[in-house]
Amino acid sequence: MSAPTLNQYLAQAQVSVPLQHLLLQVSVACKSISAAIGKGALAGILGQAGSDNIQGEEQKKLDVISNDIVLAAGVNSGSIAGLASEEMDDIFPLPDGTPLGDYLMLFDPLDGSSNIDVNVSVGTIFSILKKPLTAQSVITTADFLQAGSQQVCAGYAVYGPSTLLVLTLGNGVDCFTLDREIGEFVLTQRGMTIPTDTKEFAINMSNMRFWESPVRRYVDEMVAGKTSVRGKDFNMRWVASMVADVHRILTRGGIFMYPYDLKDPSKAGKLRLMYEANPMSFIVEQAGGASTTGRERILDLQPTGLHQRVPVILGSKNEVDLVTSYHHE
Ligand SMILES: O=P(O)(O)OC[C@H]1O[C@](O)(COP(=O)(O)O)[C@@H](O)[C@@H]1O
Ligand SMILES: [Mg+2]
Ligand SMILES: [Mg+2]
Repeated sequence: MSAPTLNQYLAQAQVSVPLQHLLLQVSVACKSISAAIGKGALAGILGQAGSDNIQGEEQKKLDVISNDIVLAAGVNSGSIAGLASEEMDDIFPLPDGTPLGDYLMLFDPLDGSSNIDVNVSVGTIFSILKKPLTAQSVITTADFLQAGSQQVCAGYAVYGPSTLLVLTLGNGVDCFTLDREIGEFVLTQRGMTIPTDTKEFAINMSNMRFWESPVRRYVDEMVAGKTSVRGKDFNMRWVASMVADVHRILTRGGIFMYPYDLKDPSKAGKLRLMYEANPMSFIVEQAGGASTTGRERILDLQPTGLHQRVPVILGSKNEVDLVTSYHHE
């Protein structure tokens, strides 16, 4: 029998029909973004949008286009009670007449923005929560501020040589590949697992002088390799698209770090808890890996704001445990 399409997979999965509708709409959004990225300069979608987002980062045209596409997917699903995006200051007001569904979705419409114009892999990340029982008819920001452990689903698309959709419904991690000839995501890997040990690390080394001592010690030991207490040599990779770095780790193991640093001590980290850290941590844990801030499990954090930033250390369990133990010494 041939591998199931996403549609067939969801029909067999133990998920509610509204969640199936939402995920199918998200997959359609990812196909649209993939098509736009594939056209690139031909469609005039490269370059700056001429605006900044709430984090003070310059928006690319593709950040804005992707944001609109994912918002429309959420609204069209009929399953959504609320939407929030890395690219928008506040939660998105659903258009009048939109039926109020049971789910909240938070997303990073285009991850790895600095790679758009240089034709390197970028992606889309999403996190789905249940509307809290205490929610009123008008959804508020507070309804979104749930710990990552409450997620019912998380996923990402990576727009690389192939377009992939990686998904967890809380029961392992499965990977779908977009078959461009039939326009469908087809299941290509069930039960992705991250090896417990690794010889590969990912960190932006240009921030080294700003790191705290536990991260510096951990990376120093890996760089010293066989001549250090580690007794083995390590390799380094840094794509600067979290989706691509995390996907490599899901495929062959590794550790990814965007730790707290003293470059701007007022920022708790670079990556965003609600749009990046929580969904990726859910996926990584479901694949047998670990994810912490260096001090705490990310999925246990009680969010305090939609655009909150956190340090992120995730991937192969033994390595995440080691660097986390250095923070506790
Ligand atoms: O350019 P830096 O500092 O290495 O940061 C790279 C990181 O920033 C990000 O690009 C942030 O994501 P956005 O592109 O969504 O803002 C991550 O994907 C990546 O891991
Ligand atoms: Mg991002
Ligand atoms: Mg982004």
